[in-house]
Amino acid sequence: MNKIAFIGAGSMAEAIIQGLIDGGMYLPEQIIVTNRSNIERLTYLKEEYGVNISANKQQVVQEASIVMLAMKPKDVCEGIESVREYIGDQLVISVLAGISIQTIQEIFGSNIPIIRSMPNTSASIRMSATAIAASDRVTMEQIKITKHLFETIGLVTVVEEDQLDAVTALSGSGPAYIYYMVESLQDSAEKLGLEREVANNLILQTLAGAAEMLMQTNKPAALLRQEVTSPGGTTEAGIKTLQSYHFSEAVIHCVKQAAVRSCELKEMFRDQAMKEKSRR
Ligand SMILES: NC(=O)C1=CN([C@@H]2O[C@H](COP(=O)(O)OP(=O)(O)OC[C@H]3O[C@@H](n4cnc5c(N)ncnc54)[C@H](O)[C@@H]3O)[C@@H](O)[C@H]2O)C=CC1
Ligand SMILES: O=C(O)[C@@H]1CCC=N1
Repeated sequence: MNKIAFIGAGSMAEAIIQGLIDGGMYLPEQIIVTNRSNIERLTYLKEEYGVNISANKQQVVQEASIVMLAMKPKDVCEGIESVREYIGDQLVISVLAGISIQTIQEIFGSNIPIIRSMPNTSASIRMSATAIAASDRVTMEQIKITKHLFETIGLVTVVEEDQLDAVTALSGSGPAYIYYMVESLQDSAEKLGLEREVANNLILQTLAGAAEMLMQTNKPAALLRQEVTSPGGTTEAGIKTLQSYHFSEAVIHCVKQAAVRSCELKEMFRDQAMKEKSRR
């Protein structure tokens, strides 16, 4: 039976698992999950989604045709080291932010086919925006399989690896920026005396409506904004205030700093991987 293994059982692994099962790409029994040592977390995933769980890395990896690396970047050396010897012809897909294909290959100690991906947590409702980049050993068939996997949980686009820092900053971290904006809207609604539930319904429908307008009308964001903004009206007063607080610059700096951090992680862990390699 075609199986997928998850090395790492956190928020991102859970979101992908949920999306893959709901999308019918895998049955729960085709999914096997392991983590470092948190049995409680594995048990939760088993009870919630019916997936297989195991602390036995050999079993987890050898049963699978795809191995998904889903640990934190800081745990990448230890995580790969624990499965390295069991990897044969499985396709390895990484979701790790800032860890290059070359670094992953250095840790594996061989030029195995790797696909680096950057999904986001909306994978859980099959609405991820995912970008993937492949190493030169990856076959067209493996790219096709990976695209199909990520298409099951949302939209997927193939990019050059050097674009993944920007992608990570934009759409990998992106949901958090939107949630932060929603938190601020909730705070403002409370300050204006709106009931929490009433405000939440209005905020969420406004958010969903604005996203649908962008997607369905194909109008530029600036034009849609203009259509809301009556001269001398309320929106203009609000937007002018955002501008006085340098909203646009804040967002641009935010995404830039996230991309810088992705580059920093890449350099930090490349050095760690080289040390690991020379230690062997
Ligand atoms: N959370 C998000 O929105 C996104 C996260 N990512 C990437 O996904 C990866 C995981 O992120 P989260 O799920 O948020 O982290 P998390 O902290 O929720 O989960 C990490 C998991 O890795 C496991 N782990 C740690 N060391 C391990 C080892 N040696 N062997 C096996 N498993 C090990 C932990 O037990 C835990 O289950 C990160 O590399 C992150 O960059 C990518 C896109 C979005
Ligand atoms: O914050 C992080 O590093 C991860 C990568 C993208 C979203 N979460």
